[in-house]
Parts: sequence; C-alpha cells; structure tokens
Amino acid sequence: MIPGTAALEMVGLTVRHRRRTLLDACSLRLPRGAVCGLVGPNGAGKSLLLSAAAGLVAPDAGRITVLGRSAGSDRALPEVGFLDQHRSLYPRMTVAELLETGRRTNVRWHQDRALELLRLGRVPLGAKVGALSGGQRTLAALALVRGKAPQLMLLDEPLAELDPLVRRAVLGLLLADVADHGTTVLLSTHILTDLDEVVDHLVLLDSGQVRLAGELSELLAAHRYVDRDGGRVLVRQETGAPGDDAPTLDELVVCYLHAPGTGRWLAPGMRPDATQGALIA
Ligand SMILES: Nc1ncnc2c1ncn2[C@@H]1O[C@H](COP(=O)(O)OP(=O)(O)OP(=O)(O)O)[C@@H](O)[C@H]1O
Repeated sequence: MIPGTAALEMVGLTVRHRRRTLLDACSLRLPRGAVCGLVGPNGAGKSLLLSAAAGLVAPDAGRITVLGRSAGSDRALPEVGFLDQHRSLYPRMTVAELLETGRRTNVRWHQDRALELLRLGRVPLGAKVGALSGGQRTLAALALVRGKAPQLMLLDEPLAELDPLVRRAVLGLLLADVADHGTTVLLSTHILTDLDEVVDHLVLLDSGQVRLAGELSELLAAHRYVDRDGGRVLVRQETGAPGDDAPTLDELVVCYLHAPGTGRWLAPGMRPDATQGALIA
C-alpha cells in the first residue's frame, strides 16, 4: 500500500458494452477505514462498479486505484476481498476444503475470522458447498473474503439472503474489522434500514452515473425540507448550517430513487415533473 492514498479512487470511470454506456464517467473517493453503502435501483451498475474496483472489468475510459495501486494489478489484488453477486464457489468442495483453499491461495490467512462468520449461520464444515442454503452460501463466500484479511472489502449485496439476526451479527464483525484493523468496506445493498447505523459514506448510483457520493453526514446536512407549493419538498443546498429539517438516510435515498434525472428539487413519494425540473406534489 502507498501511505496517504485513498482506499479506493475512481476518476471518470466509464464502461461500455456494445453501444450501451453501463458506467458513465463515475468518480468517487473512499478514504481508508470508511464503511460505504453503495445503493441504487436494479440495473444501476452497482455490481459492475464493484467488479471494476476488483479489477475484473477493464474501463473503457477513466482510472481506478486501490490503496494507491492500479485496480487488478498484482500489488493491489492481495489487499482486496471481493464478494461477487453470484457467490462463485466450487459446489463439490466441502466448506472445510473451501477454507483450506483460502489458506493455500492467499498470502495471509486468518482461519479464526473465517470460522467466526460460519458459526453465525451454523454452517457445517463437512457440508458440500452445493448443498448449503442461500444464506449459508453467502456466509461461506464471506468467510473466504474475511479470512484473507484484505484492506479493502468489496461486497455485493452481502446481506441479501441473511436473516435479521445474522445480518446484524455480520455487520458487527465487519465493523470490528474496520475498528481493529482499519479495513475499508464498500457494500452494495437494497436494505436501507441496515445501513443507518453502519455506514459513514454513501454512493448512490443511477443509470450508470454517480448521483450522490461522499461522507454521509455532509450529504444529509446538504439537504433539507422546505415548504413549497403547498407541500413539503426536499431541497439540496450546498451552503448553510444543518438544521432539524434534514432528511434521514432512508428519506434521502428514496427521494433520489423517486426522481431519476431530476436536479435540484426532490420530494419523497412524488413524481418528477419535467416541465418544471422539479418534483411536484
Ligand atoms: N457482462 C455484462 N454484459 C453486458 N451487460 C451487462 C453485463 N453485466 C451487467 N450488464 C448490464 O449493466 C447494467 C448494470 O448491471 P449491474 O448488475 O451492475 O446492476 P446492479 O445495480 O448491480 O443491479 P441489481 O441491483 O439488480 O443487482 C445492466 O443494464 C446490465 O444489464
């Protein structure tokens, strides 16, 4: 790692497939030790962005650096743990064999950290990976990531198939990694309620574009409710002190999801009005 560099930095990241632009000039900077929620509607490009950060998708334009190294380079890969959307694991291996593969193929291996995750879902070490439940498979894949003790974890919907108690416990372990080892976590999710107490950064992606990115407290403080046209409207204000009328994380994200392509004026549960460039009740 190169001291002083961000955990993850993207500048103008663009990915195209045939004639479609799937990621469109995405820029963001994630400091070390951050826990960042990556949110956005289905098909927004979250998985693609995570794959690009893991070095599995080559950009058509722009650049990505991980801990100061080019994403996907030999120097970056040992420091990155990637939980991919499909939990690609060998189905005929037992869970114990999977961990042994993790031990043999990584420069560092922390069996205790891997086992901690498996215990949460009572995942039997002797079970074949192909016979695990969806949630257990997620835990097995997460165990491989955590056992590697990477400096940057890229987690694609790590909570999706987990029950509420296990979800909380998994988040607790990830937060412990951040506190104890300075790990950085970028995780995509549709479950906003889980994010509230956990993330300190947020990236909102829509149609392959970054619409919001930054420190969560600053993003929330930059938005406030005002009375307008007989209704309550959420407004983005770049200046001014934060007040009591700032939105919650959930409200902020839902507003943006309700307002594809709109600029300044947003309101929860309202529809975009193209003629006014605003959301009107
Ligand atoms: N390998 C690929 N080849 C072509 N198009 C792709 C490929 N992977 C993703 N896409 C397209 O890129 C866009 C973004 O997909 P992606 O899976 O990154 O979205 P997402 O935000 O993760 O969605 P979800 O929340 O549904 O998982 C989609 O339109 C998808 O069809």
